[in-house]
Amino acid sequence: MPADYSQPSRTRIKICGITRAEDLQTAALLGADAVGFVFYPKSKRYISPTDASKLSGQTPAFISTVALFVDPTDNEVETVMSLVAPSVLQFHGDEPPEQCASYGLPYIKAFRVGAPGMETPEQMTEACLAHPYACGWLFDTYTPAYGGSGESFDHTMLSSVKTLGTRARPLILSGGLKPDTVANALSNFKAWAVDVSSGVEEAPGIKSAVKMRGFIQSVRQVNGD
Ligand SMILES: O=C(O)c1ccccc1NCC(=O)[C@H](O)[C@H](O)COP(=O)(O)O
Repeated sequence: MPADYSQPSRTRIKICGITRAEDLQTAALLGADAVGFVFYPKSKRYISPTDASKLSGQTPAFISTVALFVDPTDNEVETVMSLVAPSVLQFHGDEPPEQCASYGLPYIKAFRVGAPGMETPEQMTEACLAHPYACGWLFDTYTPAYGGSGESFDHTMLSSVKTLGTRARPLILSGGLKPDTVANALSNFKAWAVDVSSGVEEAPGIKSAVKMRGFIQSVRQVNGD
């Protein structure tokens, strides 16, 4: 029976673009629910499957590991799956639903708000409903970089998606979130989870413990826990 995930009692937090063991450990100790590894070779946060396998092997229980791709080949995804054993796949390109669902792992579909075909709230809804089997719909900003831009988008573009009720998959807010902006964003848009990269960094791929703490505390204050 479909559930309505629009009012979670606790917002999940994913810290994306992890490249160093110390950042993974700090994120876990501070209370992150998930960490992301970027397997898009053009990303400033790219990590090789071999290096990511060392980090995923050190990830404590009950922290999800998420493998990010942009229009990957099957071989690229399968290599990551065999070496890294991620909990979840996340697709940021134009991957069709059949491809995303073909690997036998839960997947998150990232939508680049404002991209061609996603320029109105109604078009956003249509794009999302093409992925009814995703375990989450993630909303990011449309930029040439495909993700990790640190730029936010107009959240009113999700007004139609928010009305889907039980037809919606868990909604993940992303794109330019920062320790000092995430609380306001969540008060206007109740999300299942938030996903952040640039907003908790010293430099691309190098996370800041201070910013991660500030970000996680801000989210938890919105939840009241
Ligand atoms: O981080 C990247 O470089 C990246 C490249 C290509 C696809 C996705 C990528 N990152 C995804 C994320 O880090 C987040 O899901 C999201 O884009 C938020 O990033 P930010 O605006 O920097 O918080």
